[in-house]
Amino acid sequence: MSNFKTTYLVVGGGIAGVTCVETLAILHPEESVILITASSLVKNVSNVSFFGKTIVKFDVNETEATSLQRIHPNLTIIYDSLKHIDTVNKLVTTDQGTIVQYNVICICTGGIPKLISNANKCKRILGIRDTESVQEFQNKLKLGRRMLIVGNGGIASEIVHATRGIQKVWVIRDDYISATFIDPGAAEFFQDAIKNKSTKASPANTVLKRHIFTEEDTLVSLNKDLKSAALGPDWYRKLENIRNETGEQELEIIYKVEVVSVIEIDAEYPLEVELTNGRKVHCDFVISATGVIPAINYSWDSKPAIDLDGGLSVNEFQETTIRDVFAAGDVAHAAWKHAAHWFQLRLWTQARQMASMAAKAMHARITHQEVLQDFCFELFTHCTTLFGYRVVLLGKYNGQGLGNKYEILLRTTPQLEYIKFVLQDGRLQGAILIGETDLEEMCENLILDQIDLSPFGDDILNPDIDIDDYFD
Ligand SMILES: Cc1cc2nc3c(=O)[nH]c(=O)nc-3n(C[C@H](O)[C@H](O)[C@H](O)COP(=O)(O)OP(=O)(O)OC[C@H]3O[C@@H](n4cnc5c(N)ncnc54)[C@H](O)[C@@H]3O)c2cc1C
Ligand SMILES: NC(=O)C1=CN([C@@H]2O[C@H](COP(=O)(O)OP(=O)(O)OC[C@H]3O[C@@H](n4cnc5c(N)ncnc54)[C@H](OP(=O)(O)O)[C@@H]3O)[C@@H](O)[C@H]2O)C=CC1
Repeated sequence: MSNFKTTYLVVGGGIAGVTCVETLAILHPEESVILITASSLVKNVSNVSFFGKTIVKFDVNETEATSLQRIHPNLTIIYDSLKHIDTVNKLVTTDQGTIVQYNVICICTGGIPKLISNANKCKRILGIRDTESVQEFQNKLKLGRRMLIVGNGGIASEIVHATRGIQKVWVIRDDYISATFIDPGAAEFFQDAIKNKSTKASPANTVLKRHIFTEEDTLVSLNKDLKSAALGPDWYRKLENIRNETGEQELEIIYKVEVVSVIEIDAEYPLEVELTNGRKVHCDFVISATGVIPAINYSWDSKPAIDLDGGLSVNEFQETTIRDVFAAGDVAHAAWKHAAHWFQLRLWTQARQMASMAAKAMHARITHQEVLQDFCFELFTHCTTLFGYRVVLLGKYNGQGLGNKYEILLRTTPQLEYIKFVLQDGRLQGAILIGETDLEEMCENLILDQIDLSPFGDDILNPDIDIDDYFD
């Protein structure tokens, strides 16, 4: 058993933990930092590109934890797991009995996959979180003939897009795909693109539409108005079976259902999955891509407030309800009053932003300075790739929290771009930008500055007008 004493203690070697250490290296290199990480490999960020003040895209890599010692001269790394936190005496104990005394601590223990129920009874139900789980998935893919994918968020969408040579049954409880990130119109855009990979898009196909929400409207009925999008009550049926021409892969999407049970059977396919519509699907294995649970796998002398989502509630400075205990990344629940265009989604970007904020606040506590919340929490931004397209999500991109009183302006060119503006009182509240639209910086400014766009009418998305000129 060994004892350590440190000013700053960071737990977890994911993006949040590493960002916290990196930020402390800049702010307070002369002070001691200890990082407790269970793995010798940690996550870091490279190729950071800014598309605006708050819109950032970067790659995430794995690197040796020891490489962090090059950037922080006073960093000690303990390869172990946090077991207990004594917040009164400011001590933590690890699995192997090491005791660390700290002045301030940042907990960055991330999350674990939230699997469908009964998953613990069956080895053929997998969650995807880390390198090991991906390897297990790869092994299953090599031999599998049919898999069932449950969930409609980032992981399910990526798996459906990326896997080849295996039959896929995608079970979702919504009536359109990828609902965590997009709306029904964008879902149709992606499905058209999947179906018509070989057909070239022509600008003549561009459709521009404005829809004004009324109290009676819903998102699905909105799409009845769209010519190119052609969304109606039955819009998805024609896409329920998508086959590629070589027949090596088959995708079936089953909408508006959940899994009732998964049983192992002695038959050609070893799993029988029963769905809420009564259908039984036979497959080799199930991927449960059904979200994340914050990882709080240690005990406390007195527990801080924990939100209903299982995360440690933190204020705008990332401090939990216990003084000097901070938290960032997937383990944290953003419990402060959010800015009008920001909300929490468990993403790399937010893990990085929260951890950087935590480091600033911890440094301010130690040096008795004031700290302000970082500007990045003014606007939700997410840059990602879905079905091979660049996707930028800004602000209230799906009208989140806007009730029914908002308008949607859409411009879509099949297989090329899908642009959706969410407007309230003539002001931009959010946007979905799919494809190489080059509009992200302008949209960021329009949301942050809340410029009245009503004088521009639908021209704001007219492809023949360079809208950037309006705002020069
Ligand atoms: C398959 C997949 C794809 C994703 N793709 C994207 C994407 O394209 N874009 C995006 O923005 N986000 C993506 N995400 C989400 C993103 O990965 C997370 O939001 C982010 O990594 C969270 O970082 P974190 O540091 O909070 O947690 P983690 O990365 O989970 O790191 C937590 C660390 O803490 C360690 N730990 C846990 N308990 C203890 C303990 N008791 N003691 C010591 N160490 C402990 C863990 O071992 C781990 O190393 C993806 C997630 C998954 C699973
Ligand atoms: N490109 C990107 O940005 C990516 C981001 N990620 C991130 O990684 C994390 C994990 O991804 P993922 O697992 O896809 O999580 P997400 O939170 O993105 O999506 C979970 C999905 O599963 C659904 N779901 C939850 N419980 C059930 C259930 N019992 N039965 C059926 N469906 C269910 C949810 O539906 P409902 O919404 O109705 O609850 C939702 O559609 C997330 O934080 C995600 O943001 C992952 C991959 C790519």
